[in-house]
Amino acid sequence: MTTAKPPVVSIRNLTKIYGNGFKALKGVDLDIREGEILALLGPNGAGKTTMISIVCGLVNPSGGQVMVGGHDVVRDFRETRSMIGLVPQELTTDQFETVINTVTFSRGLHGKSKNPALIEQILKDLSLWEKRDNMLRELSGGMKRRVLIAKALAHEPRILFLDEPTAGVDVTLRRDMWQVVEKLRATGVTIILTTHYIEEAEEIADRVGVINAGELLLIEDKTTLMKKLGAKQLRLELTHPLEVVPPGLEAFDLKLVDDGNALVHDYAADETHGNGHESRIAALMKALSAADVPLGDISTHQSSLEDIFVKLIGERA
Ligand SMILES: Nc1ncnc2c1ncn2[C@@H]1O[C@H](COP(=O)(O)OP(=O)(O)OP(=O)(O)O)[C@@H](O)[C@H]1O
Repeated sequence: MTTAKPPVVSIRNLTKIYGNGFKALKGVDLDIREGEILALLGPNGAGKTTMISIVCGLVNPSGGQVMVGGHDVVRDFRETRSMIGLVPQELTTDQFETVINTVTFSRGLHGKSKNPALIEQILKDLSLWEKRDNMLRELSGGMKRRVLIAKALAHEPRILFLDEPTAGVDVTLRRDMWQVVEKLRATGVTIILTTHYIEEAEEIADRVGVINAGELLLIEDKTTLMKKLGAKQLRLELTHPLEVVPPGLEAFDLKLVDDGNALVHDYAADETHGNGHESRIAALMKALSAADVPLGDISTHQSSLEDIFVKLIGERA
């Protein structure tokens, strides 16, 4: 008999009403699986930071419950907080402290014994070793972001939250960051990131959640999501433009685009798995040839997570 592993983070009916009466979370349910990379997408103000802050014990929930590793985040704050690493959007640490002291201190804060070799490794992984004796105020913006990551990793968390980690960072930092993420994933660390960059979620996440206006609209395996909601398009370039779709092709749902220079045919991405799709495309090709359509290049395009996201949020707007 196999028993499913309990979720590492379990969020039930979570609500947050801020002091001014604003409802930032309206009853969110979410289970986060041990070892997964979960990307939370959502427009500005959706409630992503609020949710993360509650899980990390920095903001009090108004209702509902959050369990981390089997402990309640409000009642057992110290236990849950020490399991979590948080990379926030901004650095709030003492600017006159050195890099190495900041990171070493962060480990001590969680009651972990000193481990200079680990701190050295973390600083090296994040290309901060050369800067270890510099004060934070002497660092560039990108290096400060690296310090935030190093701080979050210093106490060897089981769960890592990255709140918009790549907003405004350069290519090198982005690459270093994903290398660190891959290394952590390999050791079984659970990673949750919020992002506006959908291609980022598409690249690295196992599952994708979409939050909008305080509600979790969906949570799905990335590949399933893209299959389910993704649309495909077959595009047929024409060697000379047409004014109308030629007769005999009415059955194929074709549209003339680009001033009559191309024909497109839209279909659902998951249709490609049946024979129906293949025989329909074969029939279409035959009909095109019979109708003497001046065919040039043929290409297909699959909608990205971005197209799916825009469609989903748009439907709710
Ligand atoms: N302390 C606060 N008091 C009142 N309202 C707040 C407070 N903090 C956040 N909010 C509001 O709650 C909503 C959710 O904010 P939150 O920061 O969680 O969103 P987000 O999804 O992280 O957005 P972003 O992508 O812009 O960071 C916003 O409308 C915000 O203005």
